[in-house]
Amino acid sequence: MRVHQLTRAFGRVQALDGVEWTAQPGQVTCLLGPNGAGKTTTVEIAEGLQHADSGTVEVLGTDPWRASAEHRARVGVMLQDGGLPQSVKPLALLHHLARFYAAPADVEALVTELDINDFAGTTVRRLSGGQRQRVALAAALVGRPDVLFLDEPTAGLDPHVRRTVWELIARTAREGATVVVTTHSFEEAERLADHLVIMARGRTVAEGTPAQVAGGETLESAYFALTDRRETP
Ligand SMILES: Nc1ncnc2c1ncn2[C@@H]1O[C@H](COP(=O)(O)OP(=O)(O)OP(=O)(O)O)[C@@H](O)[C@H]1O
Repeated sequence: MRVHQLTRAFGRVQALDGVEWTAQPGQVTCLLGPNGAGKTTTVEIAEGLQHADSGTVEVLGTDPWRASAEHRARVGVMLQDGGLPQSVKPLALLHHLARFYAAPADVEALVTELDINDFAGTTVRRLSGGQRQRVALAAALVGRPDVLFLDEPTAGLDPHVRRTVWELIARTAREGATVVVTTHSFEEAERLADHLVIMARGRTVAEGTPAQVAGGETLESAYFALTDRRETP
């Protein structure tokens, strides 16, 4: 996927001001940046959920805003708030979603790997935040997507589950998917990213391998140097 010179304004707020980055198949691309940097707006444009004022976005060779159902079936999305229906049970939901795809993932294997079994029959409304997140991740993976967008996939997860989720994300990329992970965690970016993009104030301020972006510093100090609000006019 590639975004090129994207702009998007909401009234007087210039959310995107010429954003430019790429994400390759077989790699995890991590997107870091302060609150309000424009990460969610960029990703929602790439998902086809909103459109840019100007610039181009290409996902699997297609403009996602005009994409067909076939294109959308190749894209997996995990939203920050889960976006799950509240009154269904996880196992039934995942089996239901699997029926929309010609070659879905093995639901039982996903449920076991993400340790969903203990609450597979509890309605979503009654699940803890972390349990809901695991179901949302399974729902994003069930169609075996070629492109996978994950918004803070491990925020609030306990360390065991977080490790499992990292392994699952890395494996999904190794199997050939283009994986884009939005995060505020340096640890997550360092563990996961093959490719790293830092956004600030609606622009891309760094892009490359984690080592290139860090430039001999820690990722944390490079991030603060690149995004420091005190340098903003
Ligand atoms: N629908 C909207 N209406 C008005 N302003 C919006 C809308 N969506 C986003 N914005 C504004 O655009 C800017 C970028 O927001 P965005 O959600 O893309 O940031 P973000 O980098 O994802 O932040 P966070 O880390 O907090 O999730 C912010 O100033 C936000 O207030």
